Amino acid sequence: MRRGFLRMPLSPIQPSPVPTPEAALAPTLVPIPDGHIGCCERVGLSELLKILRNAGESTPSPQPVIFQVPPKATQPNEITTTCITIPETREKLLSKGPYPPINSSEGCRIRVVDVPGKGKGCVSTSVIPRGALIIRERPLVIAPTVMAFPGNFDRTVARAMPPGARAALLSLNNCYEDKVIGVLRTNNWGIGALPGHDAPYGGTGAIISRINHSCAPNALFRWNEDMFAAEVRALRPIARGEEVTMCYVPELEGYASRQARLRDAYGFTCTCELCMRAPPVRALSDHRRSQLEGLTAHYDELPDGRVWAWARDVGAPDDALLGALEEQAVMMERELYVRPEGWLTVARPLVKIYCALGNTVAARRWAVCAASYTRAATGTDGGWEAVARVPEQTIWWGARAKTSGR
Ligand SMILES: C[S@@+](CC[C@H](N)C(=O)[O-])C[C@H]1O[C@@H](n2cnc3c(N)ncnc32)[C@H](O)[C@@H]1O
Repeated sequence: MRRGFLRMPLSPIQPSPVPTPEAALAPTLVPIPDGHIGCCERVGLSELLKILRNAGESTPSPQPVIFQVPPKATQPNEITTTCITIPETREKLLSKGPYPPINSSEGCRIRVVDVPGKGKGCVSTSVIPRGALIIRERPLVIAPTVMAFPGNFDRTVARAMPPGARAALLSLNNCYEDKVIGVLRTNNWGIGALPGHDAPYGGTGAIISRINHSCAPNALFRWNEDMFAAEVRALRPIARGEEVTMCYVPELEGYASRQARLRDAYGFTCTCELCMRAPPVRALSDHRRSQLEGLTAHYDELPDGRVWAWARDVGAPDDALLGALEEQAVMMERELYVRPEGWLTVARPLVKIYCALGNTVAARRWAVCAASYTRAATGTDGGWEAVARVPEQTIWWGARAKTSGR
């Protein structure tokens, strides 16, 4: 089995010295992060680019405007993004810059290859730890996924694009009839709303859009608004030469529903590890996934009040809260589940519980887990690495021992 952080070695974070009584007298408390990771938008591909060609189908949208961000390339071969938005957003995006030039080959850890049965795809060029950046790329195009566009839109966009970017865009896979719109529908990743336009947008990139689907993916897409760039980060350790995949559909849905979405929107049948399980195992998997759907909803997490109540309750067994959480972790492992928000609903309370029990090794292991998933989703560790270095300096440390007088 490739996965399994429960058994994985501890990260290279250096162990802290055993706290001395002096340190205990003047502790600097390390906060346990509780902020949510927000940006983890489910991949936009499946709900994508419902570009309404017939204006007036719903509330009329403002006339689209087409422009480049940044307005001019400052470096050779620099990609500028052809943006299709509304006028208000154009003003906001252009006044927010200048954005740094993005060189997608800088730090890039994948290359595009032919993958049997899938067209092109991306394989890793090195070992990639969970949370690490795999590629940062400025999109060729960003466009709203729901907007009324005029009938000649394909030609208008193609003409507005710099020739190199247009050629790169038109070389991408296309499961639809329209030239440009078809490519966008096949290759877009959800980037969320843009300033001034509260509508879902999608971005298409020359390399990122070559990443194939898996229902048990190893990478996650995120939009870096400050850099005006798309990023892909590892959701689990990726071996050199392994195919990098992202999930195009809501991955906790059952097998039949995932396959139907992929067939309808992208015209292929998924043969990932999860989908190739024998039918009875798949049925069990569907059942587990629907349970996980409920358990991993955002913030549906063991409340601090319950953890404190347990910590203070001399009569409660030490492992009273551990069983359900560790069971959930095992279920997520079995299901090859890698959504950061789901793992954080388990990791966060486990760090607190193990801190309360004074178990440095386990508290660190879960804090490292939380750090890497937070990095995968947001680009930073969110404060978890500090917890992993010195769990003894969190407010939860030893809470249980203090209660029972041990
Ligand atoms: C975003 S593109 C991915 C890159 C594409 N393979 C290419 O050659 O450019 C999406 C298309 O890739 C193919 N694809 C993606 N994931 C696949 C998979 N797991 N199995 C088979 N085909 C897949 C499908 O044709 C799909 O419409």
